[in-house]
Amino acid sequence: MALSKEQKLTISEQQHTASSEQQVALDAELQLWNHTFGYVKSMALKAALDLGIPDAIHQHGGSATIPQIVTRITLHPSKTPCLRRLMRVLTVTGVFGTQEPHDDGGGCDDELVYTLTPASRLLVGPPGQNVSPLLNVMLCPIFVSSFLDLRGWFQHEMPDPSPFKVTHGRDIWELAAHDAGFSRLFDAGMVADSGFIMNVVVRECGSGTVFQGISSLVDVGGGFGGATQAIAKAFPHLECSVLDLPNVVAGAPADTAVKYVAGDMFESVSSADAVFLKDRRRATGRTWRRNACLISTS
Ligand SMILES: C[S@@+](CC[C@H](N)C(=O)[O-])C[C@H]1O[C@@H](n2cnc3c(N)ncnc32)[C@H](O)[C@@H]1O
Repeated sequence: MALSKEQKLTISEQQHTASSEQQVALDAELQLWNHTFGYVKSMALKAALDLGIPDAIHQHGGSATIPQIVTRITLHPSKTPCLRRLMRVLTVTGVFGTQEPHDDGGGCDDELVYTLTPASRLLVGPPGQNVSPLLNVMLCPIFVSSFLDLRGWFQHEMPDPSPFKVTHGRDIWELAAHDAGFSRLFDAGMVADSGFIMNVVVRECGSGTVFQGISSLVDVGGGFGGATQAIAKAFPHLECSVLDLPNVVAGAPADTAVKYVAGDMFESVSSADAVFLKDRRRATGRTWRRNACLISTS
């Protein structure tokens, strides 16, 4: 039976409506998949750090193929194809870059060349420019597992313990006091983060008035003093001290210009012209923002 022109138009409109509805549903499903599998990005980065892939590329001059990478990391040969897939996740997300295969004189090599990007250069730099110790803390099972039962946390009445304490029965500081391995990992992460960010702060504030007019400063909850050491180095006239819990101070470096004081900030804070507080973090929109403040005590 032949269709009239009007009938044909109606069918084509219906198909169009149906296909755009299907497209909306497919896009919506894709969005949910992106959220659901978002953790794969974090775990791929963790795998790269654990396997030492950024270092392998760095040691190879900043760019390397898969066969060149596998000579520098510990990997079962049967897993080489899986490494290509891992590298694909990490290049799509910008951790590594790629260069087209090149001819090295013996004919065209079809191996993709992986390169360091501004992000992965921060994983191979010297102390002060290397943030991997912080990522190692944030990606460790102890931290990640705190996010696995947020429903349980939401069901506690306020004020309630943090998700970390609900999961582990202790807050971060209590756990660090009882678990030397976690304590080392955590303190190293804080030192790396402070070293990195304080270099920026000191460069930004170095010529300004922020540290002028004060002769002593106490960094409250200052950990191993990564931030304070950067300040002491840039402003040698400042007498700098760090106040932290006894178990942290016990492991602090002895050979620095910074004085370490063991104590509880909620009981007393040693006197100084200024109190420095760093590392209260909060999420604002898409970015994590660091807060540091300097409070004049005069
Ligand atoms: C997130 S870390 C920040 C470390 C350092 N400010 C930095 O930016 O690298 C918080 C620090 O506060 C310390 N802390 C926690 N409770 C404390 C308390 N009651 N008195 C003194 N220090 C405390 C912890 O031991 C830890 O070193």
